[in-house]
Amino acid sequence: MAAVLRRGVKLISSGSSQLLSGGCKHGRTSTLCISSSRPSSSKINVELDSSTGIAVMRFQNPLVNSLNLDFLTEICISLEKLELDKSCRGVILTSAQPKIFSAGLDILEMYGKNPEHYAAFWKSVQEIWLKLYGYSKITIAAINGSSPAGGCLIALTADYRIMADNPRYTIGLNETQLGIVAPFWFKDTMLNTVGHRTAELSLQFGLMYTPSDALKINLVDLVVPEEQVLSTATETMTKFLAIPGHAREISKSMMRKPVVDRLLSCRDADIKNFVSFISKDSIQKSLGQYLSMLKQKKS
Ligand SMILES: CCCCCCCCCCC/C=C/C(=O)SCCNC(=O)CCNC(=O)[C@H](O)C(C)(C)COP(=O)(O)OP(=O)(O)OC[C@H]1O[C@@H](n2cnc3c(N)ncnc32)[C@H](O)[C@@H]1OP(=O)(O)O
Repeated sequence: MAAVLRRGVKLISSGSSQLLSGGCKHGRTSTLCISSSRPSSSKINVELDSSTGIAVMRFQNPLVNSLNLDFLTEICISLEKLELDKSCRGVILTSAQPKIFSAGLDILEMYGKNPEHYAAFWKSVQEIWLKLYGYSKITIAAINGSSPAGGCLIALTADYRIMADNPRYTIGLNETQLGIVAPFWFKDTMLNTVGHRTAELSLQFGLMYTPSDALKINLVDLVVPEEQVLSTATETMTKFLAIPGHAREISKSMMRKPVVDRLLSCRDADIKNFVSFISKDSIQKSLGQYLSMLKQKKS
């Protein structure tokens, strides 16, 4: 559904969208997506400025934008709609939740569930990564809060990352801190951004970086005052848009295709691997302890 907000700006909400089969279209699979008209349940908000072609996608899944199956599906559907929309030239990813870009994968989707659930969840994680890492249009992450693990992965898929200059916000692939392991395609995305040695240390220690430290290792490209994150993202997008589109798109694909193809060649095996790993008693125990730690932190 679309409603006109102000001149040239469309508010697009995917509402309680439903996926009829598989996941979003990419590479060899395709999906038919439909939307119902219940915007109140929407976990994302998309504003497309038709005069500039820039869409701003805001994550709004309370409390902390944790990436559960429904949320991932909704993001994927909206990205697909924008990719097909000729009036859209680039997408800025940001958060509507205070202080958090995304808390990463929803741990509750990986804890105490059955193998079928784990498989469906992991498939949706693969879908969002394949969609974003292989996205033909320009993406910029406007990181206005903390961004651990899967949240960092979403940011890493963007063509450019701008982070708010607030030392309370951290970003990184902290999986080992939870007793779990970032899979090879998380690792490859990190490695392609920060280089081998930094990725190796970062992954083993599960390091989380402040904005200034993230800038030092090129995990983010720019750190700006919090109130300037979105305007800087828009300015940066304009610079990207000045480059001939087909040349930029081919260059992006050239850099990323080998990594995308690697997952595409073994999706089912990767799902099986995840289900077997996450179902282990020792891993479930680690996740349970981590969840308790998150709860205790409050009291
Ligand atoms: C051989 C190789 C095989 C490989 C196979 C694959 C293996 C598995 C790979 C899995 C990859 C996983 C990726 C992930 O993304 S895991 C998730 C990592 N995320 C985190 O560690 C973030 C944890 N959260 C926090 O640090 C903080 O909550 C945060 C900084 C995000 C916000 O802090 P704040 O103080 O503002 O808020 P609270 O901590 O009070 O949190 C509010 C409530 O939200 C709950 N919460 C937080 N994060 C999550 C989450 N990721 N999932 C689910 N729930 C989350 C938190 O518990 C609070 O809940 P309650 O209000 O109910 O207490």
